[in-house]
Amino acid sequence: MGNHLQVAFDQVNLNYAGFDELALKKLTLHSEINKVGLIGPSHAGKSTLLYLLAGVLDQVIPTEKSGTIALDGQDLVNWLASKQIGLVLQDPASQLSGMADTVFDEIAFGLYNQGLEEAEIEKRVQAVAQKLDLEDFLDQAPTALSGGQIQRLAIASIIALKPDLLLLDDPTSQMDPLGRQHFFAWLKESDCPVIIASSEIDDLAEVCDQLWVLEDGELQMAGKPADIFMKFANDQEIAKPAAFLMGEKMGCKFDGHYPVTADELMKAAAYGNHD
Ligand SMILES: Nc1ncnc2c1ncn2[C@@H]1O[C@H](COP(=O)(O)OP(=O)(O)OP(=O)(O)O)[C@@H](O)[C@H]1O
Repeated sequence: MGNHLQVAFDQVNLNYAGFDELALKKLTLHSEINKVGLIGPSHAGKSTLLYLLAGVLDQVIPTEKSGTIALDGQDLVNWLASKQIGLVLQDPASQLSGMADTVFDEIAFGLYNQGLEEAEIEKRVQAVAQKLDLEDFLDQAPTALSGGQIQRLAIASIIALKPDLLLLDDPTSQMDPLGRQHFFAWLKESDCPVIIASSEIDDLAEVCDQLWVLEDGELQMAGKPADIFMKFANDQEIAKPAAFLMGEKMGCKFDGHYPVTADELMKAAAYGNHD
């Protein structure tokens, strides 16, 4: 479902200036993506990869890199010049404009900068506020929001711009369980290509059609969630969805693998094959 994007990484190495150790090592991957979940332990290189794709690294932190990255067949730099990328940072408060008195104005900020008409701005703000449960807060000051609400505001401000690729770095870390549920339900329905780094493994398994596993700067595997979790079944560094662990304990499989979603678990328990 949704729009797809061709990504091609070839032998991408990256280190932060002044640090010898590579944060990304020989990253090579050609894939058509829609919803990608980036997983792996701390310091694996997930944020680095997102920042690299967003084209922000050298603007903020100097790095040395080699290799090539292309999106839809175009070199990343050229692609970024003509397309809109949406990056939501790990610390969402740091990306608010700081100039808006209300949540409405914060979401509208980037739209005013794009020179959109008042009516279009009103329409887009209302639409994203509704998607991310922010309608009741539109007149409030951004500073009055909780951490989870600020995360939703940062996401709303980015998606209002209708990006061609959305990059999300741990976007639900401060949300309460209900906020997180709503967010992932929205993400599942969204048709924008997305790469999301998150430790919410159950939600990623529900939403993503692909997972990329990074460990120590290296891409260990890219593939469907079920294939990934079967491959890393015994790897303690890679968290598994609850459905997978239950299926494993019960010894029941869905379509030849342990279930990775609640729906697959129900089907596996009802009429799946058993170990
Ligand atoms: N600004 C920086 N300067 C130097 N090294 C950095 C910088 N940012 C990250 N690194 C290093 O790059 C490597 C990858 O870090 P990165 O933050 O991309 O990992 P991550 O998988 O996103 O981790 P986490 O899950 O903890 O956010 C780590 O070894 C980290 O110490």
